[in-house]
Amino acid sequence: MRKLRAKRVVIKVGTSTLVYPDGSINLRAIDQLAFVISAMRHRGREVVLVSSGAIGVGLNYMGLKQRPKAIPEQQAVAAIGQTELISIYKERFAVYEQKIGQLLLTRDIFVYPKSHHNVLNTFDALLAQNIVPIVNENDTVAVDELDHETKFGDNDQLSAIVATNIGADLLIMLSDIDGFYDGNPNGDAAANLLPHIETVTQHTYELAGGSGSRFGTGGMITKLKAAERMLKADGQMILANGEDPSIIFQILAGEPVGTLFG
Ligand SMILES: Nc1ncnc2c1ncn2[C@@H]1O[C@H](COP(=O)(O)OP(=O)(O)O)[C@@H](O)[C@H]1O
Ligand SMILES: N[C@@H](CCC(=O)OP(=O)(O)O)C(=O)O
Repeated sequence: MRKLRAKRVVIKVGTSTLVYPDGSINLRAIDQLAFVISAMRHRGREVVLVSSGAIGVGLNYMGLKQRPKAIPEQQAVAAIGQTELISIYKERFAVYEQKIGQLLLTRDIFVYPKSHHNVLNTFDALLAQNIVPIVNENDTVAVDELDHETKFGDNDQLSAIVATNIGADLLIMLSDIDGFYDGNPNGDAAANLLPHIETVTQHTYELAGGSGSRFGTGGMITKLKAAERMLKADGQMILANGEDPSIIFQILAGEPVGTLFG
């Protein structure tokens, strides 16, 4: 059994968990997430959800099969999809009588002392009122200028930035894969799951590949960067399969599922 500290927990859920490969929305996963998080709140844990899916849900809403190439069009899809995504969350959480709040952040928000202060105050006030903050990157302003043809948003790192700044003990990163493997399982059938990684090294990065899904952006490299950030702040991260989000109950019970970093 694993020993975890998990009083304040950040859960990051990727597009691959929320949207089926054919582009339709996985309402079952969203409902399960709402159930698990509401149950965690009732047991006295403080939970923040970092959810991707604005673009994936927006594509579905607009009947588009592919992500548009131009950045402004992607931003428009994200703006449309985010309203739909948060409406679905609001509806599903309401079933469990759990209120939510929406925070759209950029990764640099904690660099500016005044913004940093305001954002932390908002988290504290929401958590003190038993409200679940749901965070996504503010896709309208978040384009990475240095590499903006290919890179758009990175909730893996945003989730770790949020977790370390609000002093979370644990980051649970849900994706479409059972954990971190010693090779990209999407192409390498012989790759093995690594249950425990104590430190992220150059060698770990060499085992990581890009995204496996059509709508996801980060792949494993951004997840490793997130893990590194958690470890530096003395936190822990678990990467696990979000296909059935009730896996979070197993994680919190210390069962050896997914990959533990830390
Ligand atoms: N070493 C590795 N271990 C596990 N998955 C890997 C590895 N390298 C690359 N991947 C790929 O990363 C994918 C998960 O990243 P991504 O598609 O961005 O998911 P999400 O939408 O959940 O953020 C996996 O489906 C897998 O194809
Ligand atoms: N902010 C973007 C997602 C960016 C992102 O990190 O996506 P993912 O790799 O699925 O976690 C969106 O909501 O579509």
